[in-house]
Amino acid sequence: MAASPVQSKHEISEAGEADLYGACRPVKSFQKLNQIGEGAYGTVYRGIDKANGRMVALKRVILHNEKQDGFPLTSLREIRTLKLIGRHPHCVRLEEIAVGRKRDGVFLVFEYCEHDMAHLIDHMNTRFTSSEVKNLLLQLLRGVAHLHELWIIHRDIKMSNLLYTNAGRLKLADFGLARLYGAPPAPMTPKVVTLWYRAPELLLGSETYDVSIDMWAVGCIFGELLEYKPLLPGGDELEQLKKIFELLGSPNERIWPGVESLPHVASGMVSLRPDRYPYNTVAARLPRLSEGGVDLLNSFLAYDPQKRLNATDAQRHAFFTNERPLPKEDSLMPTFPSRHDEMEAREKERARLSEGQKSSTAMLLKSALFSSSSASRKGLGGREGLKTSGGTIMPVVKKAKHDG
Ligand SMILES: Nc1ncnc2c1ncn2[C@@H]1O[C@H](COP(=O)(O)OP(=O)(O)OP(=O)(O)O)[C@@H](O)[C@H]1O
Repeated sequence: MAASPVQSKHEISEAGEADLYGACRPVKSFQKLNQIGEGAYGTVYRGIDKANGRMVALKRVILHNEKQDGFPLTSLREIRTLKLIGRHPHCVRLEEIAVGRKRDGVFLVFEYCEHDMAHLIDHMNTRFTSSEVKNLLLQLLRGVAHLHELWIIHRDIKMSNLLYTNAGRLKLADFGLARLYGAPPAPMTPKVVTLWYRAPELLLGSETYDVSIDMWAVGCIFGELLEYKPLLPGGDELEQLKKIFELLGSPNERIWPGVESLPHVASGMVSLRPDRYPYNTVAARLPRLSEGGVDLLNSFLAYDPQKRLNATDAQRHAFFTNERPLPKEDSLMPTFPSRHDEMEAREKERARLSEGQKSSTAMLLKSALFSSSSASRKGLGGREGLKTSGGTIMPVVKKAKHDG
């Protein structure tokens, strides 16, 4: 029952609050720590569940235009998709929804993951070994296969939407663009997926696509895990297509029946330029990748969506099953110190210094932090320029020997 309008705010007891919020706990059940992410659809904080001391990630839902639109459709979609996905080791789990006193205080409470892969590969000081790359790719494929079995297309697979835990688990995150699809597929907007990971059928204006757009993005992630820089970093849609053509050769009706009827080709907006890009250059671009690896990458990057490898079959590819080194076991994957601890320490330190408490301990800590952020310039860096939000990341536990 709703609280009486004459009852003052202060008279509402903790028990009464539970009724007010329905099944959702109030957000003050969590101790908010530092901000750990900022996306188009919300700010993400690290927090502790006061009931059990567990670390969580709290994603605040942004209400851009609440009077007109009510609760944002993207967040509703995200919640619905997360509920459908349920519990899976390679998809980040929505634990609950927490609410604040104001109408805009709605938080999605997720299991906490220490890293996102984009930041990790930009700042780690030793590269993942071949067997670790195989493991990461397999973990990603398991998560993607789970989605696709549920008829869910993620539509925004990219490095920063892959989280990595200190148990060595890779998890797919950010289901704000995810959609359920049917057969035959209904028209959907082609303006999905971050440009560098966007499949050619989307770039050519197709509105009928399916889960194979996620598999293209998986191919781009595979390339990025090997090269430590984006495989196809186009600046706009036309440059993106050019980069694809340079890597794979131009598409044509023989290898991709129907390509000439796609909207942007049919309208003359895009020319397929068969004589300009005649060859597939994947093996030349990645000279250290084995034959099996080149075959797998080309299967993810098949032009024709119908010929693109799916996430279940990909896990049985010879690259994983026959070719040495075999994928590293999950339990042996490396772990890294959480940069969020360092961010929190830095925030606390800044607050302490601004209060004028310049004790000798503070000075020591400050110099330690400066030396670690300058170390990042010496690390592998590169992918996102010289971002210095964290220092070079060293593995915490390397349980197995370097295996090449
Ligand atoms: N469960 C989590 N654990 C730890 N960090 C997280 C978690 N969820 C999100 N983050 C961090 O917050 C960032 C933004 O989160 P998310 O992608 O869900 O937000 P978004 O608003 O949908 O972002 P985008 O603009 O990429 O669509 C992630 O890249 C990651 O660094």
